Amino acid sequence: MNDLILATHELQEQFTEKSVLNNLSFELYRGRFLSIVGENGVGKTTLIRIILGQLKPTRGSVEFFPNRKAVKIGYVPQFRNIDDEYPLSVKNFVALSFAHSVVPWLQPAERKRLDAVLDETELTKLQNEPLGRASGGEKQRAYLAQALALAPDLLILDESTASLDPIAKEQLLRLVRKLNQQTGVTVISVTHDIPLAQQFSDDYLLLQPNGYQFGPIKQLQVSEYQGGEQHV
Ligand SMILES: Nc1ncnc2c1ncn2[C@@H]1O[C@H](COP(=O)(O)OP(=O)(O)OP(=O)(O)O)[C@@H](O)[C@H]1O
Repeated sequence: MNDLILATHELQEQFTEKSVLNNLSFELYRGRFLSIVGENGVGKTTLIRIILGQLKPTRGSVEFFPNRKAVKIGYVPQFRNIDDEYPLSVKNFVALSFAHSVVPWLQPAERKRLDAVLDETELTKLQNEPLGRASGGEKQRAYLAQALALAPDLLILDESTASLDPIAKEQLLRLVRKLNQQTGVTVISVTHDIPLAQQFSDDYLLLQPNGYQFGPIKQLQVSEYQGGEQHV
């Protein structure tokens, strides 16, 4: 697969106190798994907000191929614990992505897609359990299933493994990589976890205070990464 899904052209975001992104230009091909890394405050979330259309860049642009409307985006947020008493089952939580939202009212095609996505995210056995009682890794898989329910072309993980235990982190990224390879969904993953990025990505984008680097993940020099605090 050799076609582009998006390209950024000389992006710059000027906040009152500081400017980030440093005329950022990179191209992302369909089916690739891109990890965005860099120390705290370097502009990773700002870039994601620009890609999502929530923030207008001060300079430059993001181009989608063939156009923005044709690229469906799924978003997996950073893990936040869900209360033990949260009333929805895993299945009903995932089904919130559909217009009809509660399982008995799903259209047959939605019901079929729900079953498929529960299977893809290894939640079939847990589907009738209350989400509040699930483990951190299972809850995060439910967010992943929600993001996948509408069959996105581009899946964005925004520090989605932060706060999970090391085994759940690896399981989640392994699963995302498997889906990326099986279905061809393009992935952008913002992470502070360099070893996991190296294990599962094709490309990297390292944002730095005064520049950036973009390339195949095997070219990422760990010494150039200043590190960043894990969000806990
Ligand atoms: N709306 C805003 N107004 C002013 N400054 C902002 C705004 N949004 C972000 N910033 C600043 O811009 C810089 C980049 O923020 P951003 O959240 O993109 O960094 P990040 O790389 O995602 O950091 P982290 O790894 O800590 O999540 C930070 O210094 C932040 O304080």
